[in-house]
Amino acid sequence: MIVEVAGVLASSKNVIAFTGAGISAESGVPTFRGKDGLWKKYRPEELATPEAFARDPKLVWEFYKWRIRKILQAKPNPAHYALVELERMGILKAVITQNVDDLHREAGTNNLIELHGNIFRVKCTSCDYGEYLKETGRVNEILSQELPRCPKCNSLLRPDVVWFGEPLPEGALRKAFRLAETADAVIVVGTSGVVYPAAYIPFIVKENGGTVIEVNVQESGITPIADFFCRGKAGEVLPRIVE
Ligand SMILES: CC(C)NC(=O)[C@H](Cc1c[nH]c2ccccc12)NC(=O)[C@H](CCCC/N=C(/NCCC(=O)O)S[C@H]1O[C@H](COP(=O)(O)OP(=O)(O)OC[C@H]2O[C@@H](n3cnc4c(N)ncnc43)[C@H](O)[C@@H]2O)[C@@H](O)[C@H]1O)NC(=O)OCc1ccccc1
Ligand SMILES: [Zn+2]
Repeated sequence: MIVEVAGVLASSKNVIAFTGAGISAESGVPTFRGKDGLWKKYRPEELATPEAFARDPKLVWEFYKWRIRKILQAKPNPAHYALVELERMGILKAVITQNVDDLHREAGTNNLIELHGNIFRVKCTSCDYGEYLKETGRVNEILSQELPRCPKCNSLLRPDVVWFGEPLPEGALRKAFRLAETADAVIVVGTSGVVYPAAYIPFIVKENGGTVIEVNVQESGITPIADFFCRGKAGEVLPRIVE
């Protein structure tokens, strides 16, 4: 299987990757649906909504600060670096991710499309203010505030991520769909493939005659259309595909 997949990639000119929480599991970042996905009995879907934030912004901020602290302890793993290597080799054209953990960027991926935002970015709930906390060096300042406020208009700041019921960033979604329409292969890594419209990506590649390669420790919503299903941990399987 691994040799065949490596062969497909070597003979492909236009490969993309589509990743989910599973690629960061070996970095110690909790997945959503895994047994470690729960936070204080809440399922992420319950807190990652505009309604939850309107109802109890303190609770939702506590949830995101908990994840930010977890992610700050995490380092990219060999799966993230294998995708960087494939991009360096000129085989991988882009990484399309559902993850907000910034680990693809940390690993060195250049062409990264974040469909669901980034947990290290915040934006104002009323004016157009927004910042990337790693750039402004205010991660700890935000972590120390119970309810972070906008430096421009003092309204509430919120994590710049896409909540359930909210539209994805139009530019990112259009770019991702266009890449999927022209890709001759997609490497699907560590996603349950149940959150839309992101989960359409592998199906668009398939509909346009591309090859679907999946890496997951178990079957997912994508497996039925996978031409190659590599069962295993991303941090162990991807480096073997690249070497
Ligand atoms: C739950 C689902 C049914 N609901 C949706 O999809 C909804 C509703 C919906 C829309 N269209 C539909 C069509 C059909 C059905 C439902 C819908 N979608 C939305 O609400 C979207 C927004 C969806 C985005 C929500 N935000 C996230 N994240 C950011 C926030 C945050 O992070 O806090 S989604 C979030 O959950 C998802 C989690 O999935 P995965 O990443 O796959 O993680 P999971 O834990 O599920 O699975 C991990 C996998 O890894 C594997 N694994 C584990 N360890 C390893 C390992 N070591 N190696 C390899 N694999 C591994 C496991 O086996 C497993 O398979 C990710 O997308 C993640 O980003 N918005 C919208 O539709 O807006 C409309 C609209 C349009 C115009 C105008 C107004 C409104
Ligand atoms: Zn503001």
